[in-house]
Amino acid sequence: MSPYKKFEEYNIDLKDEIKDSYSSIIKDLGEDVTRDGLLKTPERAAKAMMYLTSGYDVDPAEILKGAMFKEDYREMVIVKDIELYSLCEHHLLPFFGKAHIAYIPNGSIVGLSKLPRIVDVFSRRLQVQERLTHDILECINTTLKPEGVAVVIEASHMCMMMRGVQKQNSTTTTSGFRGQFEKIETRNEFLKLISSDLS
Ligand SMILES: Nc1nc2c(ncn2[C@@H]2O[C@H](COP(=O)(O)OP(=O)(O)OP(=O)(O)O)[C@@H](O)[C@H]2O)c(=O)[nH]1
Ligand SMILES: [Zn+2]
Repeated sequence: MSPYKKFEEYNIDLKDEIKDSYSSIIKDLGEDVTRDGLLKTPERAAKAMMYLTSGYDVDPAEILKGAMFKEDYREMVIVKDIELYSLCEHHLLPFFGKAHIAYIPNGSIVGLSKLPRIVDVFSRRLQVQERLTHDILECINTTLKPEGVAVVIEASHMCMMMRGVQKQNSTTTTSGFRGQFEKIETRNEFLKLISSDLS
C-alpha cells in the first residue's frame, strides 16, 4: 500500500509538540495564553499549519497516474487560472496567486482535475515560488511523459506586502518549459492563450 495519503483521507492528527510550540510563541509575544480567546489558539494554529503543510504526505505522481487515459489527441491542453496558496519557506507567510499549466499529450491524456490537485500538493509544503514551479513542471514531465509541458505561476508574497519592503502591488512571475514548449512558436501560443479572455 502507498505510504502516501490522499487529501480526502487526510485526517489531521494533532501533534502536541506543534501545539506546545505555538503556546510558547504566544507566551513569548507577551500574551496570556489562558485568556478565553486564546485558550484554543495553539491547537487551532497547529492544525492550520499542519493542514497547510499536508502536501508532504501526498505523492503527486500517484495522483497523475491514477487518471491517465490512452487518447490520440496531440494538441495543446491548457488549464489556466488555478488558484494557489502556499507558504514561503523564508518567513512562513503565505504567497498566493494563479498557476497556468499546459501540456501536449504523447498518447496519454490526464484527468483535468489532477493538474490543480498536484498544484495543491506542492503548494502545501514550505516553498519558494521558483521551486514550486519546477516541482509541478517536473512531476508532469516525468509522470505523463508528454510531448511538452509548460507552467507559469503569478503570485503575491505576503512577506513583501505586510512587512519588509511593503510593496502591495508587485507580483512575481515564474515559468518553466519542457519539450515542444522550448520552441518559441509553441511557447508564444501558450502565453497568448493564457493571457486572452475567450469569453
Ligand atoms: N526567490 C524567492 N525569494 C523569496 C520567495 N519568498 C520570499 N522570498 C525572499 O526571501 C528573501 C529572504 O531574504 P533575507 O534578507 O534573508 O530576509 P529578510 O531580511 O526578511 O528580507 P526582506 O524581506 O527584504 O526584509 C527576501 O528577499 C524575500 O523577498 C520566493 O518564493 N522566491
Ligand atoms: Zn517570505
